[in-house]
Amino acid sequence: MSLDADLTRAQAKAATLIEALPWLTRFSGAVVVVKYGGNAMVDPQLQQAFAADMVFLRYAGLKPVVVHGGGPQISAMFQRLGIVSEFKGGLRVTTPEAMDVVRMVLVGQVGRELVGLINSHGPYAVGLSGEDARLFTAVRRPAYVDGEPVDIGQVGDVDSVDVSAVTDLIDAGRIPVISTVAPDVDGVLHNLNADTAAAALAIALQARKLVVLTDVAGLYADWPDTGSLISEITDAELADLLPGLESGMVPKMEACLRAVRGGVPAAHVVDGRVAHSTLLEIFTSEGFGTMVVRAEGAVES
Ligand SMILES: Nc1ncnc2c1ncn2[C@@H]1O[C@H](COP(=O)(O)OP(=O)(O)O)[C@@H](O)[C@H]1O
Ligand SMILES: CC(=O)N[C@@H](CCC(=O)OP(=O)(O)O)C(=O)O
Repeated sequence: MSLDADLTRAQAKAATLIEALPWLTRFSGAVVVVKYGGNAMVDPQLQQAFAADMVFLRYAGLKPVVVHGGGPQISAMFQRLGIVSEFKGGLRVTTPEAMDVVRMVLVGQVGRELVGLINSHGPYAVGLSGEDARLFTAVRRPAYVDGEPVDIGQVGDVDSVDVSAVTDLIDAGRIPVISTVAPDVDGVLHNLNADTAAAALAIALQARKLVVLTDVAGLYADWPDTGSLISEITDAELADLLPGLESGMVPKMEACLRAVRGGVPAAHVVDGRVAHSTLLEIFTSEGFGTMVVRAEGAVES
């Protein structure tokens, strides 16, 4: 390679680093809640990239808090055990027998693996479930199919959040990794959709951002028309679009709406199939994926 070409490459690298400067300044000390899910959670290279991103955020002076999903892993375990699993309104119907499996997979498998990946960089990640130190208290969540209420069993919404265990870890320089099962006030364990739980936690922590990884480039106005990707949407526009959305996008976009209406300045849906998508969203001027903001406009995106 010529000297000129080497210099051009070096300058491009320096430009990428310096582009991050205003965002490093703006987000220094900010809590960012990241929902880890989709392909980023099953592809080994993407898993490694995600873990490195969380450690990078920590060293860049941000305070990352990870809430992980695990729907595909739960379904795979159900299949191995010969349990039939069904979704209604984007939520898993959760019998008491299914609840045991959900807890085993989320807390005992998916959470542990992510903690291990992050800790290959140093002693940063500590796993918690919604049961620990009363992090989440659940309340049974109603579900609707075609406007009719349906029974989906031990599926919970977040009734209250006690952030103290999470803030203790953040203050100690750790990266909390949270599995979304939680008891109700009577101690009955519930299965929380991870997007829903991430939004509730982002609000309770007064996070500066909620970043939700998924398997598409973002929210499409007219799914699956790939020309209809939305780069920015207000809460009011999203509320209008919600009734027309399908399957897993419903709890995801409801979560983003709830987060921004609950005081989180911006919620982002980013493509978890792209390595380092969280860093691209936070540290580049263009952003990445779909950003949800309040109608009156949030500047700190
Ligand atoms: N309007 C839409 N925009 C983007 N994706 C949509 C839309 N409607 C339905 N989808 C589907 O929803 C999926 C995301 O939901 P889900 O698979 O439950 O998410 P995850 O596993 O990432 O939590 C996308 O991969 C896509 O197939
Ligand atoms: C009630 C409900 O549906 N809970 C989810 C919990 C995991 C989750 O949300 O995982 P993803 O983010 O990977 O979809 C489930 O049982 O699949």
